[in-house]
Amino acid sequence: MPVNRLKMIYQIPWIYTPARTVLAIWNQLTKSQVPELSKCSVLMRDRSSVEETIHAMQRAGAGSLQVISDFDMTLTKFAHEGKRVPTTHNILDNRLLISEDGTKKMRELLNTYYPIEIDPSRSIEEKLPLMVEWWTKVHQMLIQERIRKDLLAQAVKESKAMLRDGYKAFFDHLEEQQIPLLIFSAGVGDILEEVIQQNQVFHPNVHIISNYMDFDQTGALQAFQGQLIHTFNKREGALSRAATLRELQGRPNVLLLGDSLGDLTMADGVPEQEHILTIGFLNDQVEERKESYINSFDIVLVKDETLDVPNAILRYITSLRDNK
Ligand SMILES: Nc1ccn([C@@H]2O[C@H](COP(=O)(O)O)[C@@H](O)[C@H]2O)c(=O)n1
Repeated sequence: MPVNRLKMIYQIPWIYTPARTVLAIWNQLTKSQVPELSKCSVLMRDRSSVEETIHAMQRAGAGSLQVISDFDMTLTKFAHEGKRVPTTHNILDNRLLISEDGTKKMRELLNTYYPIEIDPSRSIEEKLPLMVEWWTKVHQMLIQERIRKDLLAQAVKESKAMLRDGYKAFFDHLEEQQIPLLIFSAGVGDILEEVIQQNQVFHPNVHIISNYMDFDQTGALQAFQGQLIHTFNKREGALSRAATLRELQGRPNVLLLGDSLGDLTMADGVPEQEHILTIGFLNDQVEERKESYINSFDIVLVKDETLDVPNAILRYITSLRDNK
């Protein structure tokens, strides 16, 4: 080949640029298109793998995607103005629904078991029976209190329940793009539904797996329905319940949101998974848990009370037209 032609070819950057540099240029692309990933609250073990997954999900389009999310402290805030936001269980701690004794018992149980739930020095195997103990004791107490179905909506109205900033864009965008959202919660399903209903985002694409109450003919709580769901047994529910949801079939790409390592199993029922991107909200005991979160989730959001990052990723994934 004449030297001049050879020179010309070498002047075309894609021909001589090493693969690593090409990848870096490619990744820069995502950086400018998803600038939220550069927020200082965002931690990633492997930025380029995250960006490759986001690109692959974008190429596959909205029609291949489903979103699976935990609820308490993931779609809801952990804290607001320095105060803890109540979980769905804690919303029931209202004199409308339970006695002073019930309140006392519920708070004692929370103070005993919540530190165990988030203790990084204990294994999940060690925590499992203790979580069953916590949920069982609270549910028994709630049944004894004969909670009334007709007062649940009022209790939610009176509570300080709060979805994360950006929740409306999150729910509305998923509905517009016809992407199913599976909310997989170890909280109380009836309360969860009421929270999203009162915030006007309970759209038809939302599916919920949670602990639902069972009321007698007089409208008083008599039991909880089905298999108990707690923080660390979501895999069982994913395999037996999520896997059978018709609306989730044929969507091999998953955006998963959670705040606990137990949430990582929520997508285990998705058949023929292709790409999965996991986002973990690290709300509490940040320094103690940072390492395990970075090693387990693809993206970790530290003390971020917004849905800005998931929203930006979703916008990017769904930005290619005619790709549903
Ligand atoms: N009595 C209880 C039991 C559990 N919690 C918290 O609720 C969370 C479970 O709900 P997800 O939507 O996150 O699955 C869990 O993390 C417990 O901390 C509670 O507050 N009271």
